[in-house]
Amino acid sequence: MQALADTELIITPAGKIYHLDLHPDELADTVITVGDPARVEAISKHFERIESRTSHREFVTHTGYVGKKRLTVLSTGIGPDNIDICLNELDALANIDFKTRIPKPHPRQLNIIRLGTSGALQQDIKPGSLIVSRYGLGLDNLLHFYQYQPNLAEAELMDAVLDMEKYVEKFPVRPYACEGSGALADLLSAGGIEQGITITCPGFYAPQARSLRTHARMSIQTLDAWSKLSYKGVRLTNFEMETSAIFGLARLLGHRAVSCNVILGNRLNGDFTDDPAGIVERMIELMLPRIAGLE
Ligand SMILES: O=P(O)(O)O[C@H]1O[C@H](CO)[C@@H](O)[C@H]1O
Ligand SMILES: O=c1cc[nH]c(=O)[nH]1
Repeated sequence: MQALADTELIITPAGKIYHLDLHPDELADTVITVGDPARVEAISKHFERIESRTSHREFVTHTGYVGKKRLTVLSTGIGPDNIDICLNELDALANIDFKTRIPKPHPRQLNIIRLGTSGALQQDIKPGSLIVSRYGLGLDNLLHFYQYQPNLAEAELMDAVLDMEKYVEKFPVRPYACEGSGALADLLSAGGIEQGITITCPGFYAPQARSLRTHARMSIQTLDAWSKLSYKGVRLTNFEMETSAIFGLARLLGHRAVSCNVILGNRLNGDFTDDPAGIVERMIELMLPRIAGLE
């Protein structure tokens, strides 16, 4: 196999991957991703020992230990375009030899676990609730640039979308469906946390039906109509800005991925939490032991 060109795989003079500014040794097999760089510290403050701390642009990374479990926490910043960078660079750190610039013969499988925030798309989902995404429905365009073969569940979910669109307003762009890891979803949702379908949006305002001084094409009524979507008993639950891109790229690269989001606000009834920091902290305290217990 030919070595990857200098413009294809960009390694800094210090031997680190270009955007994340990490050396391959600084990556654990289990990676928690968050949007907000400040959330990295909110998670790593629970570590017993921190091995490395790196910060470059919006990408803050801490690697350390909870018990015997080595974990990396990485902030991706906001949006699916950043996920393109983060997932490709995490995989390069794990699976490309930086000296020869050739992919290693036996790829390492990472667990990629997003702990994020989100808006609810069902009347009964209250701020402070946790949702574990079983599927991502991407309204962004990222996966359209990759050669991606949908699996059976993804194809059937897209059929459910087409069926729903016979009766309600169509999605403004053709979505793509990506399945997360069922095993990781079951682990994180233990104790009755709902598994759902999560829409990933390419923006926070009009793509999530918000109009400040512009006019979004979609309204709250549109979101309400879409909330009828379900697949095999899993209903549309929430939206945010990273999950489907993480699921799609993780599957293409042979990694396992899951996404758990705490609900900040309910977009259908207008409820918003009065304690955003507190509910994020509660998600971290509940999820970190489950992640640290991962085989
Ligand atoms: O809180 P994080 O993880 O950033 O997640 C959500 O918050 C951001 C928007 O405010 C988007 O990144 C969205 O996905
Ligand atoms: O409504 C919300 C809340 C958090 N993050 C989002 O993307 N949307």
